[in-house]
Amino acid sequence: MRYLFILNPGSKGGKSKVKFEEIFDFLHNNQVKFDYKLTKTLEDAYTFSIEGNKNGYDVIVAVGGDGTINRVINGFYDSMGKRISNSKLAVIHTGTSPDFCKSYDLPQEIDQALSAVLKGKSIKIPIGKISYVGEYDKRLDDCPLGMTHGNLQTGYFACCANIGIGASVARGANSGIRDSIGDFAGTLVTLIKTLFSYRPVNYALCIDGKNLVYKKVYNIFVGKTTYIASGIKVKNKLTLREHQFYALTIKNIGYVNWLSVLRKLYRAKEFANNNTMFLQYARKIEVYGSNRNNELEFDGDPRGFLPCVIEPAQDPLDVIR
Ligand SMILES: Nc1ncnc2c1ncn2[C@@H]1O[C@H](COP(=O)(O)OP(=O)(O)OP(=O)(O)O)[C@@H](O)[C@H]1O
Repeated sequence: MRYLFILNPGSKGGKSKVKFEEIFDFLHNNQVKFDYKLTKTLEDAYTFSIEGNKNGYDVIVAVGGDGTINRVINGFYDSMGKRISNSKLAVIHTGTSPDFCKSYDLPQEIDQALSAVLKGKSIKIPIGKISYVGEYDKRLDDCPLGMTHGNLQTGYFACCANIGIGASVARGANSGIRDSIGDFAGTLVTLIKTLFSYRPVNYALCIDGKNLVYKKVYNIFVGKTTYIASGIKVKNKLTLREHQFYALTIKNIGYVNWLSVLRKLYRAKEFANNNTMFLQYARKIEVYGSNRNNELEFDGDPRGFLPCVIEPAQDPLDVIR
């Protein structure tokens, strides 16, 4: 077996480095031959993953947080949603909030995760494909994504994409506050601060071919799994093998019902659809361009702009569990 470890020494605010010794010791003690690459930026994780896939590694191991894991996943796919190799993904979480591991029930302890790598048993997980633009383009306001747009980008996500407040919250939460006051508190404080200054917008969407307008929207979670980020959860009925998404729209919230919405999200409580929280399921979700609140985020980092199209990638990912 050929293993490539892609390690991000900057995850968990730079504290993940100390875990690397433990990983290397385990591998040496078990006489495992492996190659490794240390990232300097998150984009390195993507580039190293593409190289690893092309160079025929059997297992590519992402070592870092959810941002690192996401970039490594992206390196498994071409722009059409097809896998570029037969490599398997493994994960050793050394980041801040292990939402990917919780979502797919992967071991979070380093020795257990490494034992799973050596056993090599994998599951297939369907991955979300998101097409979007890299920079805001005024000409696309109120328009769907033209697949020939000059700045068209394609990305992949395993947990959730967010349209609305998500990008601002992720940027704030990733700016260091989680390292100083903790993951849960840092994200919650950022979320509440962002909510105070956020002005909701109307989004035009096309969901499985049906055109809709959702008014006064704060966020649309388009997800596959329950765990979104740092304690935020979306209770849904999808199994991990489904090629569908849930779309949870949070809209029309005022000071009175913020608390109830936040409580439902943090406690993963089931709810009946109402004027503020609307959950539906779909295979293809398009959100049109908007002149405000047009940034989007997926798997925990701000990544681009509306309009976007979200659909399943053609090939599932093999993940070691
Ligand atoms: N050498 C480096 N290589 C890659 N990213 C780095 C490096 N140094 C600092 N970073 C920063 O690390 C962060 C990404 O870390 P990652 O998402 O993997 O972990 P995390 O944020 O601690 O955990 P989680 O996403 O699970 O909450 C990015 O903000 C990135 O800019």
